[in-house]
Amino acid sequence: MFIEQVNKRTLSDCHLLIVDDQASSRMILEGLLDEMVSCTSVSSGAAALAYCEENTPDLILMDVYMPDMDGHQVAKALRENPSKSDIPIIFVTATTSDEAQSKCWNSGCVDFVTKPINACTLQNRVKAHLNHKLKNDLLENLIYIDRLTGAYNRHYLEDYLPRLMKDGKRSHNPLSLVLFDVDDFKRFNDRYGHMEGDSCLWRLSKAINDSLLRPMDKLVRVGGEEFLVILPSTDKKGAKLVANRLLETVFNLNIPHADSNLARVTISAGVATKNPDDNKTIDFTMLQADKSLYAAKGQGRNCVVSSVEKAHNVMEPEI
Ligand SMILES: Nc1nc2c(ncn2[C@@H]2O[C@H](COP(=O)(O)OP(=O)(O)OP(=O)(O)O)[C@@H](O)[C@H]2O)c(=O)[nH]1
Repeated sequence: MFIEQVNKRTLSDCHLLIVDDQASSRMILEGLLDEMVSCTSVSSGAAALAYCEENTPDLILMDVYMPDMDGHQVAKALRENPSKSDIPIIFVTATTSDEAQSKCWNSGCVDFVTKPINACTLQNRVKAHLNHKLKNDLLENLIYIDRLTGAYNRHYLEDYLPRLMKDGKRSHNPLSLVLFDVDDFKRFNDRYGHMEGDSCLWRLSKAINDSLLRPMDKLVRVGGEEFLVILPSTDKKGAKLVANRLLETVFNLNIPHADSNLARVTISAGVATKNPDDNKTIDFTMLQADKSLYAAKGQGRNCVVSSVEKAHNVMEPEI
């Protein structure tokens, strides 16, 4: 998420997901909260998970007892998903026994409210948790977002990658990396000045961020004019498609660069994929992407090279 978006958010920009199998309860909850926050209601655990695949609500207010999939199961599924595990959940429950309360806390909820609902308590609890979330988002933003480009920074990479690796192993999905670098950027700075260079990096990373289609795909500035795009659940073929799209996006920005071959700013990219069955570390995949990027530069820039592994782990570019 870009810096400005997070810094300006207030309570009314927050999004609450209400999960309850009973239409009357959904109506009551929504009626009590929709003046404070924008609400979406769904009627089952499965619908809640489907909603969270595409969206990331700021808070979930969820009934514990629902047919098919109860609130605890939904909470567990969300906790196992690295990009959804931080969504705070408030349970709504009619059972207040010690055991039921422990179960709620053990499922990782941040709070619970009891039925019958007390309107004032519900509104204040929701408000308190959303305010907490807004502050947390701001703090995360300061820690994880590169100030110049709005992309994620290295701290984010260090925290996010291990979580992704764990998830990839569990879900048996490949993970692809696209490492890219602005072509002839030293010459750009030399001709147009450092301020123009900064502005070029900002425009480029905004355009690339906008061109990433899946919420799990992340753009990270790894240093200087070098960036990494992390593509979970994406095989090599898909990653090559994305990498080519990134090149096209930057090419179409048409930022003048008189001292480059194509007279405009371009990027080169190296692609590498870690398959769930291989025993290679993510550092090895990163090294493959780096070597592929180096090969792309050698091939004249503005191109994508993806790695193939040969015997003895010798990496050679696949054209
Ligand atoms: N304006 C600006 N320039 C930066 C920033 N970070 C790195 N650079 C510059 O990016 C340039 C990178 O130069 P090189 O590593 O030689 O690479 P290049 O000129 O892009 O050449 P190739 O990568 O081989 O195409 C250096 O001049 C850095 O000073 C930044 O935040 N802002």
